[in-house]
Amino acid sequence: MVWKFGGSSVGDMDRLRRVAQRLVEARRAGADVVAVLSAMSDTTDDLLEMANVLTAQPDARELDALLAVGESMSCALAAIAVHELGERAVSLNGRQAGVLTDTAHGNARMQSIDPARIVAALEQGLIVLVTGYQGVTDDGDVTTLGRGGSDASAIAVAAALGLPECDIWTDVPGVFTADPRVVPDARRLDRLSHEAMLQLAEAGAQVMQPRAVELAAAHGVAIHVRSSFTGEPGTWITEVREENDMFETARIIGVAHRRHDPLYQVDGLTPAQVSAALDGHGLPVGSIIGSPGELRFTSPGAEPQAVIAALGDIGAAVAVHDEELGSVSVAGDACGNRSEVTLRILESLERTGIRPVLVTSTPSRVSCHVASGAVDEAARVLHSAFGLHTDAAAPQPVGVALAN
Ligand SMILES: Nc1ncnc2c1ncn2[C@@H]1O[C@H](COP(=O)(O)OP(=O)(O)O)[C@@H](O)[C@H]1O
Ligand SMILES: N[C@@H](CC(=O)OP(=O)(O)O)C(=O)O
Repeated sequence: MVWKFGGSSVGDMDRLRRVAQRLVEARRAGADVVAVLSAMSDTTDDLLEMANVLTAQPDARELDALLAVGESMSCALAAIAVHELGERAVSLNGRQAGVLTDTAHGNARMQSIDPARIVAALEQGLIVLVTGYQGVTDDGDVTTLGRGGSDASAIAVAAALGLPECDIWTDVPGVFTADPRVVPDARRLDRLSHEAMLQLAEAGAQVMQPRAVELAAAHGVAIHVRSSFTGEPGTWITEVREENDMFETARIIGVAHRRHDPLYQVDGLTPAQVSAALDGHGLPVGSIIGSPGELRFTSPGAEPQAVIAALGDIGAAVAVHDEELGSVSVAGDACGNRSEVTLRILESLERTGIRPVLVTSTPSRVSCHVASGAVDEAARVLHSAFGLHTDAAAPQPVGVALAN
């Protein structure tokens, strides 16, 4: 089995010890245990801040060498905790675990995993602790996989070992119809498809990294998202697509938000030049609007620093739109194709005095950029506007059905 524990699950020494205990119990029950660990809670942010004390633009290679330390620390500590509990364990960093990536420091893509060393350690009966978030280039340089990248590491290790599933242990008991910390009546989903999870994740649902969901879909790995604090069964993300029995109706899965989703402004570039600059750094292109003299664009989920660096590389100065913006999205099958969904979103927000500055839609998502301070309220308003707190799978008045 491959279990991934996020930063919150290994957030302090007690939690780390509890993770070790869980691994030891699984091993004693006869399982081959591989655990992929993230850095302890705020460690990655703390390391980043340390670099930023020295410079606003740290060298990308050295920054990766620094950030990777967090995951190495968790794994070594967990191995020590397992030893103390009387079992054998070994920690493996990205290189030792055979995680080969490209050279895009800060946002590297995995090219292959050679799990030979993991397999050998399992054959010796060891509990194997693998660092999430990090890999190594052909030249032996350390890389990191982008924020939240331990999810992708875990799925990739499970796929490389030929396993059909991977457990993601986190600080909430599964995937909800919205972030349960922001929308108190959000409902936990028992099951959803990779595609549906991807829609939520791309819109900002932090519980799973989008790249990890894509990897899981590509390799047929089912994901079990569950709480490391309670251990109860959580949400299964599987290949099976939900049946949409609502003929020609949209099917709403949930609401996702980003408190910070800036609108950037750049002068004197064409859309293709902006796109090329972002692409060169592996950053997403959201919307691009305006004329070449004065373009505005979004890069959903990208760190502002990374966007500024990407455009800086081609000599362009980027400004962030004067109002601090975030985004809130409604995700679901065919929802972006249905004008009544967009209408319900805009009317509900307007009734609450929230006016989006940018509205974008894809077939599976409608997203609104609103003031950062209004994002949480907007998420609650939209969650309730689509009746997502109820259990009913009945069609809503405008022909919007709920995922269950
Ligand atoms: N739809 C959602 N369902 C569950 N959790 C969500 C959702 N959207 C956002 N979240 C947030 O994701 C958090 C878990 O992700 P993260 O903080 O990256 O965990 P970890 O430390 O385990 O990697 C939860 O605490 C929750 O606030
Ligand atoms: N530590 C890295 C990688 C990661 O995946 O963390 P977490 O699993 O806690 O989201 C980060 O903070 O981005």
